[in-house]
Amino acid sequence: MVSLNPTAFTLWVVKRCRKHRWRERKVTFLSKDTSVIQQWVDILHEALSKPEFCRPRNLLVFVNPVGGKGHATRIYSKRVAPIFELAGVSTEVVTTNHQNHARDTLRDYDLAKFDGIVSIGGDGMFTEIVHGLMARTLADSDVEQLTPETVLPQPTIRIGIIPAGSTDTVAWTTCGTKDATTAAIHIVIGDDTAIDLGICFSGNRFIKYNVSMMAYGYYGDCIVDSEANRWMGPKRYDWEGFKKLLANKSYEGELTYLPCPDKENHPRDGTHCKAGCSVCSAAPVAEAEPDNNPSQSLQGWFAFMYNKGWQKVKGRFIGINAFVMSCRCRFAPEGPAPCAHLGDGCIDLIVIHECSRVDYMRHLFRCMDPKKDQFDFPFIQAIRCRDFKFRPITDDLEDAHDSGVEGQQRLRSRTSCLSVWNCDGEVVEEPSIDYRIHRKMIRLFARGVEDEISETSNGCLNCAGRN
Ligand SMILES: Nc1ncnc2c1ncn2[C@@H]1O[C@H](COP(=O)(O)OP(=O)(O)OP(=O)(O)O)[C@@H](O)[C@H]1O
Repeated sequence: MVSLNPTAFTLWVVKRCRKHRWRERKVTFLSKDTSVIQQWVDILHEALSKPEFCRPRNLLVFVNPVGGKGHATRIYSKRVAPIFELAGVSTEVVTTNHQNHARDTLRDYDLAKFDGIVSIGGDGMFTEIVHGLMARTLADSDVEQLTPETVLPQPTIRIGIIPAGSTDTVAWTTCGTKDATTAAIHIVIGDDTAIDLGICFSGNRFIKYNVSMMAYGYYGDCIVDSEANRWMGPKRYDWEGFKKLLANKSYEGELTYLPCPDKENHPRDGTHCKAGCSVCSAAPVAEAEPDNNPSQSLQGWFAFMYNKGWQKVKGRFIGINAFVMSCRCRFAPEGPAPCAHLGDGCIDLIVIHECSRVDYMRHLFRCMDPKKDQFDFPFIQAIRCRDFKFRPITDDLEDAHDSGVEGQQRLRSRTSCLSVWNCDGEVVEEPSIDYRIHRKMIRLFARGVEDEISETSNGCLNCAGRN
């Protein structure tokens, strides 16, 4: 709100538009009676400063100048900074100059003065910030080593994502659009939603956090070679995807998973995670009662319950794809896992068994069409689960476990039995992993995808309710 003179003031409002976009609009109020103007200005000031809006006042902004097409700096100065200024948000801007700059900065930066962190870049940049923030939160909570048994402390600070990368799947899936102005508006109005966080271990050793997709086989092979073609920009994924489709490689392995206890919700149930999603806001579903009590101690009971329901799939796979969220992208407008939820504490595990390249291509084409069921093939298993483990089956299995990252690279180059994991667009060399999901760990300045407003709607602000 800006007071222009004693007889006028201007109010900036936000308005929902089509395709999940939001825009700011200017409304100027005039009155000959100066006391009326003053009264309005006072009342509005008071309303805007109410704590229940949870609006950020100070933000730490990381700009990745090399992400995507290299437009992040311009996107920030032209489309985001003006909105922050209008909303009275002050910022401290760090332009990253090397990989892991943001992650390392967060480890010991004074975060107490900030209400949020903003990532201007792609999914890689956002994941880097998640890694930095989690490392900081663990250090602040005196957790020295992260193991599968660690009770994870939740970071309180929210993260805002301004999409300026190649894929931007997290921004797309949490706001419904890759529009930078919309993302900036969600930040300044203080939207708040929490998403699940996956953690990937090799035995007891922590490897990486995971926020969107963890994939072995096809998507793993794509990411290994696409990094070498970064000069192609986002098109590098199309090129590698095409090459790997022609190669049609499959990998032998054993997948063990802990199914989601809620049998009502599954990857083909047709429900899409929307703003105010009832699945994500429901309390976690309790495990079934044990048939017999194996131990008198509580710890023994939990261990029994945890180990009880594991199920196994063994075979040759084109891909094993674990989706923490639906992962909307330009290839799949509803995402390759359209029914996955942001905050239900489960992942959608899509297991693609060995099949012909034509069949696999049919599956990929169906992902592009939201009206078709991309999982309706005999070679696809779609499972909603919590945790999973994967072990490759190779003659050099011992090496695959023990030889470290470099050894595994060497092993992979001499055998065609191993792929890598694609963890949010980063390569994880260890083929044997143990994966755990933690519910609603990361808070974002977002509200989830809203229902599309109709062509005739005037985008009424009252109807565009908050969560
Ligand atoms: N100045 C820099 N020079 C080199 N790399 C950087 C720099 N700043 C950040 N990075 C790294 O660049 C990587 C990719 O960035 P980002 O995710 O923004 O773009 P992208 O990979 O094109 O998009 P997406 O992840 O959505 O596909 C990140 O992992 C980040 O660590």
